[in-house]
Amino acid sequence: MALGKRDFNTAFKSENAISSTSSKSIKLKINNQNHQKDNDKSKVKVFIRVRPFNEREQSCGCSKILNIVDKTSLVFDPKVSNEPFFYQGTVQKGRDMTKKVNKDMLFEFDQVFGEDSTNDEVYEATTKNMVPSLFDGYNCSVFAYGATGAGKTFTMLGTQTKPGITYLTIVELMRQIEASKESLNVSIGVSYLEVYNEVVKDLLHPSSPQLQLREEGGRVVVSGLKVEKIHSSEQLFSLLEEGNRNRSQHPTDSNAESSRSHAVFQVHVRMDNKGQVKIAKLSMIDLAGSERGSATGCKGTRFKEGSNINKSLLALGNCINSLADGLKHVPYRDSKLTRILKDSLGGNCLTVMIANISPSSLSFEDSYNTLKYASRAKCIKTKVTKNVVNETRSVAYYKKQVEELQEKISKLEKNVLPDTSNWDQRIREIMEQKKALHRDMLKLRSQEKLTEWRLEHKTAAQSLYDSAGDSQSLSRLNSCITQLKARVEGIRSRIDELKPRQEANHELAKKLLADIKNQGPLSIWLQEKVDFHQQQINNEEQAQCIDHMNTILRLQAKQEEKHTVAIETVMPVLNECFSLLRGHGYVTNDLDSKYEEAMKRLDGIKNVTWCDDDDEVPKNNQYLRLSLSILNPSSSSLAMEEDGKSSQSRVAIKKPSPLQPSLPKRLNLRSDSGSAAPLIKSKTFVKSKPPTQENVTSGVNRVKTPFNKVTKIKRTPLKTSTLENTLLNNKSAVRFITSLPKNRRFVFTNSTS
Ligand SMILES: Nc1ncnc2c1ncn2[C@@H]1O[C@H](COP(=O)(O)OP(=O)(O)OP(=O)(O)O)[C@@H](O)[C@H]1O
Repeated sequence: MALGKRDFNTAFKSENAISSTSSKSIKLKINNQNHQKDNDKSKVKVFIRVRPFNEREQSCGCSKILNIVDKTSLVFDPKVSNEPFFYQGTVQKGRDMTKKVNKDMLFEFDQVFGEDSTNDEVYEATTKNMVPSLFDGYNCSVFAYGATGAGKTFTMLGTQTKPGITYLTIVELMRQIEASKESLNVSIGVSYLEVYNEVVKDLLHPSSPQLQLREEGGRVVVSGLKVEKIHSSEQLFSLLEEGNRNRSQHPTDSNAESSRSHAVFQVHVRMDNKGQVKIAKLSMIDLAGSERGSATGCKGTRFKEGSNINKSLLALGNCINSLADGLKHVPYRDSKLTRILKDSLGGNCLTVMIANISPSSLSFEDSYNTLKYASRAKCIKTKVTKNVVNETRSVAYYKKQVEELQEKISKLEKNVLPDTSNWDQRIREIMEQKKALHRDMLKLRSQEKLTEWRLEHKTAAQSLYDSAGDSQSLSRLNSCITQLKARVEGIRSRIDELKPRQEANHELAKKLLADIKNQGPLSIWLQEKVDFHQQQINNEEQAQCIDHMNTILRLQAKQEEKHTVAIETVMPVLNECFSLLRGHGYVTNDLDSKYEEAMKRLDGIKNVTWCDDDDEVPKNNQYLRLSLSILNPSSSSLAMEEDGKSSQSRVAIKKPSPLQPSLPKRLNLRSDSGSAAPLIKSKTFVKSKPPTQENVTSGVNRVKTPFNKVTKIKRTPLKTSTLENTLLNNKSAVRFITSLPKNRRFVFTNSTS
């Protein structure tokens, strides 16, 4: 689609153009020599460059359509004076006054460069000042606009002998980087793209697929555009040249080397000054030239190119108008070019526009449009801020730091405290199994002992019934004994079944402890976990043992009571019978001596028999047998050794874990029958009553034999020392004490070994 004059007139309003010769003419003095930063707003700086007449224009004898008044202003289409007008020594033809009235419009810009200006001069006035701004962290843009053949590429790129402002700016940039390399760590990268027929291409990677634009936080990002890191100015120039070679260029009637695309060359600069980072971008844009199809004589592909160029430039004009009017909505999305230039025009950027025009009447419309367009652009204000990233304050910086530190911590944790969840599970499984098996075993052992105890009593009663000749009771007793024996067998077989399972668990626990030992610093931690479970097992065992002993003592007390009642009932009857027999003279000498002996025995029962008076400890001491703790010593954390000869018993208390109460490391319980410590006899004949928990745990009360009276003995000489208290307060030790032979006196000694 070719655009005509009307289209451009719509795009660029002419309010800013003022008649130069009218007495009413006013010169707009816009002081924007430098980027005016008022409230962070910066006006777009606009420069006009007039190129010399080219051969074609000269040969056709075209007239000059503008006069440069001074450094900043020009008059477009000035009134023709009657005096002949000379150009390069030749009298120029005057305009046909009958056809058109001269516009005679004064335009004012930041600077106007005449036909004789050089690229150096343009650079000095336009982009040279951008370099320090870049170093301050401001984004900068320079773009060249103009009709085809107006001199845009000449201004931006120049020739071998007359390098353009892009080269000159880069040279200055590299020079300043070199100068500040002591204090600044600068890294630069470049990208180069073109928009050709609304397709965005990476000029440094021409084989890569077309690039897509996307919005990111209000900014337009060219997705997939590669930024090449630059280490030298040579590398930078070679990339620029390479990109230029890849640019779409085709000859038109107006320009033998016409650029048919909009080219955007960007230099990305990152400056690091001891943690304070500035990031800035210099964009150098060589736009394709607007053209009139009729003027350029384009057809086919060239015509399509021209249409797209005009379309995008029209969109650019609309954006500039909206921006100049301060409108909220700016139609950036109308073309890819305007989307790419969004940042340069209305974003955070110091922008310079160089409008190139031809002085020839042949390009009258184009030059007029360009001037109007440039004039509107002067009103645009961009919002500029320094792209300073204070890394000590940046949220993103801290976020990254936190992420990195978290990663480090998790790595360190893995080294110092590796994931112990597997260990936890293994320890728990083994120790819980141990606990359950131990609990079952103690239960069975308790049942076994109690049943054995009952069996013992029933067997003892057998001879009594036998001698009494009570065959009926004897047969009932025998069947009860048979049942009890069967029950004991049943319990024992269950114990036998449990044993292999306990052994298997024991092996697992052994392996676990061995594995834990090899875990270096972790082993202490894991061992504590095992100890914690072991402590639970010990506690449970102690509770079970106390329950068991209470049951035994209750049963014994019941038994004793029965016997006491029996003796108390029989004694008066026996005395009476014997008196009657003696009265009737039936008592023989033998019977009399037997009766005397029986009476003596009964008297003996009334007296207390001292434990210490017994020389020998009964081998099958009932308490020792019935105690659960010594029946299954290996299952407990308390290991007990017995030394029969020296009558020394030792309880070694396992080294306490941090979770266990503090106890003396080892306590020796020594049977000391020969010591002078006297015991006070209690002559009171007390009625038996069930022992209390206190009685049991204090180890004071002693039940002697099943046929004796319950006799209370106070062990007063054994004053409770601190050590003793410690021992007595410990349930494990109490359990041990209650299981000791009843006829030995024990002295507690502390051993550090
Ligand atoms: N200021 C100048 N001094 C001398 N020669 C110039 C000047 N400006 C442009 N020319 C010459 O005019 C011709 C066209 O210029 P140029 O290619 O830069 O135009 P353009 O605006 O880039 O055109 P297009 O949009 O078609 O690419 C070139 O031969 C160039 O050398």
